[in-house]
Amino acid sequence: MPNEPKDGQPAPNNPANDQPAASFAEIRAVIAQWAGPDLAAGTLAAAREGQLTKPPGALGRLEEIVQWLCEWQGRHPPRLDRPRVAVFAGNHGVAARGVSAFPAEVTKQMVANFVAGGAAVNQLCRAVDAELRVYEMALDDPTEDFTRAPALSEEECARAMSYGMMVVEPGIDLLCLGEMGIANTTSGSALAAAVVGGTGSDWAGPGTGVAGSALAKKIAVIDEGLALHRAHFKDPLEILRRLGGRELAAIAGAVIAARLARVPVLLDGFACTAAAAVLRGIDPRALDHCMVAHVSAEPGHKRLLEAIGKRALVDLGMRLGEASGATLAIGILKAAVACHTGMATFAEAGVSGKDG
Ligand SMILES: O=C(O)c1ccc[n+]([C@@H]2O[C@H](COP(=O)([O-])O)[C@@H](O)[C@H]2O)c1
Ligand SMILES: Cc1cc2nc[nH]c2cc1C
Repeated sequence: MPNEPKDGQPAPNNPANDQPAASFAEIRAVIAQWAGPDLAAGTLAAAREGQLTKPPGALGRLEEIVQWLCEWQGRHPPRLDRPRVAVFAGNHGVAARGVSAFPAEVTKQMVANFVAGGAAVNQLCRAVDAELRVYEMALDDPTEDFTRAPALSEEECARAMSYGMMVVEPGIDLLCLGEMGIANTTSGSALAAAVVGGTGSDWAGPGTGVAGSALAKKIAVIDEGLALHRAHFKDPLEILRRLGGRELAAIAGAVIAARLARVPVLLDGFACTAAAAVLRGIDPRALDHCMVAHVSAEPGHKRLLEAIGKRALVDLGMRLGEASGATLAIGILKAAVACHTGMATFAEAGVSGKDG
């Protein structure tokens, strides 16, 4: 069984190729049928919120979080007993163009670090009591360099999306998505440009730390990819396969599966959000069951959030990836649920309401 955790640690696996592939047509058909929010559960949340011992709205976005959890879990009260953190790892052919400050082998080395429990995300999972799964996706078989050819074939992309769908297992009540992939801020920038518009210079940033002539090179590489694939930008899944990567396609698949299973999603940083944003081209409401946990210091992330109408929960200047921001935000969601479920009402506490 792939993905079985050992002693609470993530287990790697080498999937990507043994997963039955849904076709793009099947993926589109699933999206066409998915459900909207459970407004009745949201109404129950709002009714209780109004009775709790606080001025109306005084818990700010904690109240919004509870409402959102109820609507997308389809239940009141909301539950956060089993949050899952999924980190997908993939390698990118475009890394060979020198667009990252780190060599491509770091992707695999970091997966080993996740498994050994030594990465930031391991500590964050422990801090918020979340389970971590790491999904290693054919790391010895990088995608094509998107300046020369589509990064993935349709079959490879659909397979990676199907693989990502597997992370949504029965019993989980929140899904935090993140990625590990050297050069994937180049892919993320290209995806964002294809989805939102603009050029390499609008979207490229330092990623792991490129600057100066290396950043100029990264911008040029993104522009080359955009020029090569532009004729296909009308089709969101074509954008994903041409400019994305396995871990990014898996994130898009996981977002779809979570919607179907009524599991709310926390998105992490720039490349993660760019991968999910592709789905808005199929359904403008595709990310309604997703919150963006944090705004990354990667400058394209802020721009992308503005373009897709999402406000991140926190801004801590992080730019790590590996689901670190999403995992951190589990603590905020737990705090929101604790207030909603644990606070006394005005009647229970004998506190006068605002009208006496
Ligand atoms: O999450 C972000 O916004 C973020 C910003 C900068 C870098 N990263 C991480 O760094 C890697 C990509 O950076 P780069 O420079 O190799 O494109 C990848 O493993 C990401 O998880 C992540
Ligand atoms: C060391 C390192 C750790 C990471 N975690 C997520 N992306 C990363 C990129 C690098 C380079």
